[in-house]
Amino acid sequence: MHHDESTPPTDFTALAVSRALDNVADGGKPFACLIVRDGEVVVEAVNHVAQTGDPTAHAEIRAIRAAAEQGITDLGGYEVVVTAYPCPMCLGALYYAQPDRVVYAASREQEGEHYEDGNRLMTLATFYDEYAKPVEERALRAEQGSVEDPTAPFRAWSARHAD
Ligand SMILES: Nc1nc2[nH]cnc2c(=O)[nH]1
Repeated sequence: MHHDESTPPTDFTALAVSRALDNVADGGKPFACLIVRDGEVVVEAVNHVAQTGDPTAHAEIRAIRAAAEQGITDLGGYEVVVTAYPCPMCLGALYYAQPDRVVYAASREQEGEHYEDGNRLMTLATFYDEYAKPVEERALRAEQGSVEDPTAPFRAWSARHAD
């Protein structure tokens, strides 16, 4: 495992696991996320899917949103510490937020030995594979609608932002 000596990831990883355990004790799912800068936790969040019914209320998404509410809209200079390697939704959100590094406690494989989310379209094991498939082969059915000018919004945006 590679990490900077100045910011050993193990301490915060243990904290993320501890927060996830607290969430399970509160009736929640076993996930927590910390956003760390210069050795300090600036944001923390736990999964609230069970508490709210919002299927997107994963720990990482909630942490990124809480950061934005504090004015932190780009995670450059920050580390994200999580209970388990992010799911594809949260990984996508992290690519948008652009932290310096993600540190995770459990791998997807370790998580999958003990936990399954319960979803009609995918399992923990198949979710990443979905993205590598052509659109028409994915479990989530998608069809292109017929509209005369589907690229109009993008051309309008480009015209507005051209210099
Ligand atoms: N890493 C992570 N994986 C999940 N799978 C389901 N919910 C979550 C979450 O909040 N975090």
